[in-house]
Amino acid sequence: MPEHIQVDVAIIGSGSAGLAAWRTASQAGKKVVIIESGPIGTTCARVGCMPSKLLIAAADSAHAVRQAPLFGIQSGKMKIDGKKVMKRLQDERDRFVKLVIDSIDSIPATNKISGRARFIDAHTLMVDEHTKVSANSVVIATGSRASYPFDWQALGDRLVINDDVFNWDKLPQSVALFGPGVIGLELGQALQRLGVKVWMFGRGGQLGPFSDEKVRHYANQLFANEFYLDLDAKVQDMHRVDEQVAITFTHLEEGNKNIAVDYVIAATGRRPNVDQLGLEVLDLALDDKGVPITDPHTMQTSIKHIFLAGDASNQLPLLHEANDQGRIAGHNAAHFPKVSPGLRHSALAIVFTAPQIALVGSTYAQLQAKTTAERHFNFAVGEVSFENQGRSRLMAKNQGLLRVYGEHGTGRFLGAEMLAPDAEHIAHLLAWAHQSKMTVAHMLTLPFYHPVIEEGLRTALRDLNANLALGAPIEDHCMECGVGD
Ligand SMILES: Cc1cc2nc3c(=O)[nH]c(=O)nc-3n(C[C@H](O)[C@H](O)[C@H](O)COP(=O)(O)OP(=O)(O)OC[C@H]3O[C@@H](n4cnc5c(N)ncnc54)[C@H](O)[C@@H]3O)c2cc1C
Ligand SMILES: NC(=O)c1ccc[n+]([C@@H]2O[C@H](COP(=O)([O-])OP(=O)(O)OC[C@H]3O[C@@H](n4cnc5c(N)ncnc54)[C@H](O)[C@@H]3O)[C@@H](O)[C@H]2O)c1
Repeated sequence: MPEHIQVDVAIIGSGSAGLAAWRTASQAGKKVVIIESGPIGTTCARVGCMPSKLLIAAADSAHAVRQAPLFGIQSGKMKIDGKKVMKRLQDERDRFVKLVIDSIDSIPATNKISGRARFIDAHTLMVDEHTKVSANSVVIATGSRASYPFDWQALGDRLVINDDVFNWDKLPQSVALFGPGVIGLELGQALQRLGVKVWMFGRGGQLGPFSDEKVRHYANQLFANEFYLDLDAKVQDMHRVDEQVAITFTHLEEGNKNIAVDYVIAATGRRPNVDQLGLEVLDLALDDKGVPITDPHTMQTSIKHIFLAGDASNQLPLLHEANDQGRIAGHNAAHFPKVSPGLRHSALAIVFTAPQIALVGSTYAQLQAKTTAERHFNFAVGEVSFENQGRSRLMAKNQGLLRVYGEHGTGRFLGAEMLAPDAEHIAHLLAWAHQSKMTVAHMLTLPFYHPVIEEGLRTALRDLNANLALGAPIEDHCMECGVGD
């Protein structure tokens, strides 16, 4: 007979969203239990944000050495010690994971259950076969997992996903990476810069998170200068030969080509972990991908006492979103049936390629759709190229294109897409302006130092302001603009 426990709130998953829900619901003084089936330590720390940025940090170092002669600095022949690269990555990653594990350890044992949870009815969960949990409300925070075509499994251990890459004990010589999305670009560029030969294959023309064709086109040309990149690859055959994978594909310039690589990396997207939760026993409204339809402000599903948070919600699979959603879901689960909307931030996504990629507020595609749907809505675009931007040029980081969007009539700043040097900082300024509902004219009254990369942002905003017909157009190399813009 399974043990039977009764709680106010049951949380499924102790990742970033689940832990945020745990903190909020416990602080409300409720009896909360958190259930975890996998290794603890969160996707972000174990196999996501942190190890990927550690790999990129190593790649940045290699790139800086390669670029040094441009500044008149010669060092000896560069050697990349793959074992040491991976050792530092794993040591630092383990440190981050330990911090998370320490915080999970501080949760009393009576509030934690180890095992896989599934619904047996709307108020009852079965954990493996050992514990039955009855709960007034439930938070589903089960994260997401890599998803790729089933038949690729025939490649055996030569097929890897991000989780496996971070456990390599040395770097391979070559990889074929499928999926030039966010994960693919970060991993692929870093590996190439660390001396791994990278072939990157995409589908349907997608690249990173871009919806603005002009920025996507620019980015495609730039990345394709660094590694082989085909956004709509024609792969005829892929099979294992000993410890390698043989691939036949149509090369963009050379026609049919055969290559052999050490690994195939699948970075072809992620799917929410909601398919093995027994949701079929519930009368829950699902979208066309089988994900419970969830109010983004309350995180409430169509069954009022069941909440969803983090990657499992398939809304914006990002760490800060998992935290926000977990906090809101935990609060509402604890106070159910009193449910209130929580604070959602302006959309902000950053990809740590070089140059970095960032999206803020509404995307170009969302604004185009709104223009079609709403008769009185229209928007203008401003842009800047970083190729001649002062600070970017003096640091030899002068590559990139930033496009900013503003609403006709009101002059409000609506969003941006960019491939830009230090986009992580530009994107934060823009996200703060977006959440503060600033107009472009107001943003232009704020200070800009000299010489900084943000002067490029000012140029784009001036261009946008002029295109909104709310200000004077910028002049080429105007005196007032200075050499920074
Ligand atoms: C390579 C990579 C790089 C990334 N880089 C960034 C970045 O730079 N910045 C950023 O913002 N985001 C990044 N992300 C995204 C970010 O990591 C995720 O959005 C975030 O970790 C999601 O947190 P979560 O709590 O929803 O899921 P998780 O942390 O995955 O937690 C879900 C937990 O639920 C458990 N679980 C699942 N099913 C059950 C069940 N039935 N019963 C019990 N437990 C269950 C799982 O074992 C897991 O521990 C990256 C992701 C990847 C893969
Ligand atoms: N820096 C960050 O914030 C960061 C980093 C990594 C991941 N993430 C999060 O993780 C999420 C998932 O990232 P992702 O890269 O897995 O997904 P993604 O949707 O960004 O990219 C998947 C890519 O794979 C391509 N693809 C699909 N099937 C294919 C096939 N058979 N062959 C070739 N290409 C194929 C798609 O066209 C797309 O370009 C992101 O949306 C993001 O929220 C964030």
